Amino acid sequence: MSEHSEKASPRERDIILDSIADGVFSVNDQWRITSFNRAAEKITGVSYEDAIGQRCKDVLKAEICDRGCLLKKTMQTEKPVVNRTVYIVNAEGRRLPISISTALLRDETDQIIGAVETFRDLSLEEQLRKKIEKRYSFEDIISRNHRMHELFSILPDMANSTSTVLIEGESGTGKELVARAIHNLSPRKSKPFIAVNCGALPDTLLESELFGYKAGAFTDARKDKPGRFKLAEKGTLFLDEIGDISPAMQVRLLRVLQEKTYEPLGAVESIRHDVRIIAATNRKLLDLVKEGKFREDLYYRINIVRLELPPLRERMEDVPLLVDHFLEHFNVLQGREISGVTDQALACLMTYSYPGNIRELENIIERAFILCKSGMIDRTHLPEPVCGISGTEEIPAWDAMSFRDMEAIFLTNVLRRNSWNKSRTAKELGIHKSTLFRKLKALGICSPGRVQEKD
Ligand SMILES: Nc1ncnc2c1ncn2[C@@H]1O[C@H](COP(=O)(O)OP(=O)(O)OP(=O)(O)O)[C@@H](O)[C@H]1O
Repeated sequence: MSEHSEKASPRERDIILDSIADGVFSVNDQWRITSFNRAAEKITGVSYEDAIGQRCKDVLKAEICDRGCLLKKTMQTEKPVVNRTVYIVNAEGRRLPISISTALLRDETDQIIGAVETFRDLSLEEQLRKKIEKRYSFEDIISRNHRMHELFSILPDMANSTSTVLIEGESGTGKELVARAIHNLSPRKSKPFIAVNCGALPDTLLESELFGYKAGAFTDARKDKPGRFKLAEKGTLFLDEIGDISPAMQVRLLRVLQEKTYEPLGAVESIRHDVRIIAATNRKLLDLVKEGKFREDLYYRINIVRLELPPLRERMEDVPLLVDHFLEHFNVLQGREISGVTDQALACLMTYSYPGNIRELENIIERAFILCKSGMIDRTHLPEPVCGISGTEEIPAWDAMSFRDMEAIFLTNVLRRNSWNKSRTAKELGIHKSTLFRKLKALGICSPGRVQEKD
């Protein structure tokens, strides 16, 4: 075969390019498009004829084109960009997520003559991600944990009743979110939801905050001020940190709940209220009762329906979902295009114990948004306690972390949490003990101090 026939002709090259499912186009050193394959036409909605000779930014219309053109970066640094997620606007004006990779184009003398960009449409992945998020969410509460799903199933009934609800759970587990969900699902949803942090206020302030005052009740009281009970009339009053109120305030509240009336400061007459009460505490209220710090009668008055929110460390399967949720949230809020978290970062996030629960995870992602300028959040963008080592150290083995490794980390974490008790671990995971044993064997996980797992 002659040397000439071994090289693909320009027409053959076009056919090859058109057979690729990813969009491919090339630009010259003036950023003018020199080739544009069929998939690129399909994704952008711009025809080959309209694209050729145009500046690439006028065709892709990506936010990143003006902020930091990836092709320019490739030509300047002579380094390719791999799988960067950005948003483009197609010919119909729809915003599409795409994953971009770039490479340099050189002539026979090795001079840079342009660059080539390949891009993949991620809309389907994004739709699927949103579908999964929807499947695992209830109102604004995201979870795939079985205990949380049991809770989701009783929330509508709870919302339809008028009984007082007590929500217990560590700080940041989503108590207010659940209280809002109950309100939004209830017949009271068109009326106000009013939240009061009872732990943050001294008695006298809390009293005027809750019940309001009449003009002249004290020196500075020039006119009547409605309290939160009044503002929440026919709606829901969320009393957060109820375990922190003083004994005197406990007596007062008990009477208000029993008699369904209250008196603003300085008033002579009682006012009837129609307010649904949802109380929350991050302390175990029953323990406070046993210690004599919380009145037993008030406890039973509030504890008609009780919900307990598990801490995040007991539902680590929610971490990837919540990470995606907060990524989306901060991308929208800050007009950013952070495309995800690297495997290394996710491994760190999956092994941290979150004393501050979901709020802490939210803060960790928000902080990472400040440090991560573009692309993916990496472990170097996470605070030190999350990874347990300083951010500059490398963990080479984590670079190639597979799904199997992730599963092993996840299972080890749940086992550790349950002091390596298999029955408790299986129960927490909602799987049969024999399934857990099979998984541990397949992943080669042994209890500390044991060489071989017993079936
Ligand atoms: N399951 C969840 N899905 C999505 N976001 C959540 C979830 N749980 C909590 N959050 C978010 O975490 C943050 C803390 O939640 P929230 O204020 O409801 O917690 P809390 O238990 O009432 O905290 P505290 O005891 O400190 O008052 C909020 O921004 C909330 O939106």
